[in-house]
Formats: sequence, C-alpha cells, structure tokens
Amino acid sequence: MDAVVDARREKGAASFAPVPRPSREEAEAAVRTLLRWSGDDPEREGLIDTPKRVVKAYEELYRGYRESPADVLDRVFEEVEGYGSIVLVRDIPFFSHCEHHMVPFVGRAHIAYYPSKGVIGLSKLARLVDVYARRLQTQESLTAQIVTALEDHLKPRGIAVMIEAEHMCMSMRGVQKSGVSTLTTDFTGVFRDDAAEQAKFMMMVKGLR
Ligand SMILES: Nc1nc2c(ncn2[C@@H]2O[C@H](COP(=O)(O)OP(=O)(O)OP(=O)(O)O)[C@@H](O)[C@H]2O)c(=O)[nH]1
Ligand SMILES: [Zn+2]
Repeated sequence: MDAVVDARREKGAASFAPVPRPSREEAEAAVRTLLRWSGDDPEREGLIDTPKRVVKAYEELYRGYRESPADVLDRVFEEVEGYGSIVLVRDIPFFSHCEHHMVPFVGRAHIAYYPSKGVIGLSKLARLVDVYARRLQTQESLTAQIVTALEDHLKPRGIAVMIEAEHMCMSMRGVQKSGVSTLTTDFTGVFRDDAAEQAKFMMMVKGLR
C-alpha cells in the first residue's frame, strides 16, 4: 500500500487520490531550491552533498509513513497469570515534526492500559509512538492516533495517553517563547468513565519519582 495513502486513511479521510512519491533526484533538487531560498549557494563545497544527506535524513525522520501500527502490535501475550491491573510505560522520549512548519517538537509520552485479553511487549508501546511521531503531526493527532491503534489491536478495558512536548516552532521562531510545555491527554474505557482511574494515572505519571 502507498504509505502516503495509508497516513491519510489513518487521519480519517473518507476518499482521496493517491499522491505519488517524487524521485530521489526531484527531492534533492527541491532541497537545492530551499538552500537558494535561504540565501546560500548549493554549489559551494560545504553544501554540495547536503541535498543527498537531507533526503537520506528525511527517510529516517519520516520513516513512520512506511510503517503501520499493525507492524508493532500484532503480537499479544495472553499468559500473564490473569494480570488485569494497570500497565504504565512512562517517559517514552520522541522527536516529531509539526505539520504546520515542519519544525521539530520534542517530548515524552506516557501510555497506560488495563489489559483485557492480553498484554503487548513493553517496547512495542515505544515503537508505536515512533510509528506516528516520525510523520508530520500535530500533538493532538499524535495522541489520538496512539489511542486508536491500541484500541484496534488490543481492545483493553481502558487506555490513557499523555504527551508533553516543546514545539520548536514556538521557541525558535514565531512567538519565540522557549521552555513552554504543551500537554495533551486522551482516555478511553475505565480511564474515561472513572475520575479515580484518571487521577491514579496522573499520580503514577507525575507522583512517584
Ligand atoms: N494545535 C496545535 N497547534 C500547533 C501544533 N504545532 C504547531 N502549532 C501551531 O500552529 C499554528 C499555526 O498558525 P498560523 O497562524 O497558521 O501560522 P504562523 O503564522 O506560522 O503562526 P505563528 O507560529 O504564531 O507565527 C501556530 O499557532 C503554532 O503554534 C500542534 O501540535 N497542535
Ligand atoms: Zn509548527
């Protein structure tokens, strides 16, 4: 499946025409244009290989377009001695890029769930964050997409996701306020319906350090 189409489907688009990927040469030419737009000379020695490097870096920074949550969430462990209490993986670091400016936003994700029919490998929660963080994002979409993927693949009794991040488009440019944290949360099931469960999640994320 074309990765760009996949990303738009996950964003809820009802119908769309496929967007073809440009060739590597076209992508490198676009970087040369941006270098000229910035005021520099793409032919000077220090910049001559930069378009190649940038395009290669984009493959890494936007790797999430080539991945899907099913790649990381397909394995559920059911033999957990009936464990059905909260599982929280906190402080998962991530780097993403805002879809408005293509500038980094950097932060940590905290993910909790109450298992119903099984658990997933702990590392898979961190991998899931990267599937979505390595795309152009808003922090709100990133939060909601993590919840939806867990809901679809694990059907737990409840999911809680909190993301805290600093947006470089607010610190390096524009309003130029550094050190500002943005917090987003999304809850399903017992976390949505029971205020005490939400409070427990917050306490476990923030309290016991
Ligand atoms: N809700 C939300 N907004 C974001 C996110 N990342 C960046 N933004 C904001 O997106 C907005 C884009 O606003 P515009 O007025 O269209 O663009 P702009 O002129 O570059 O805005 P300024 O950043 O205020 O200079 C800005 O307010 C950003 O702070 C995000 O993850 N979520
Ligand atoms: Zn931005």
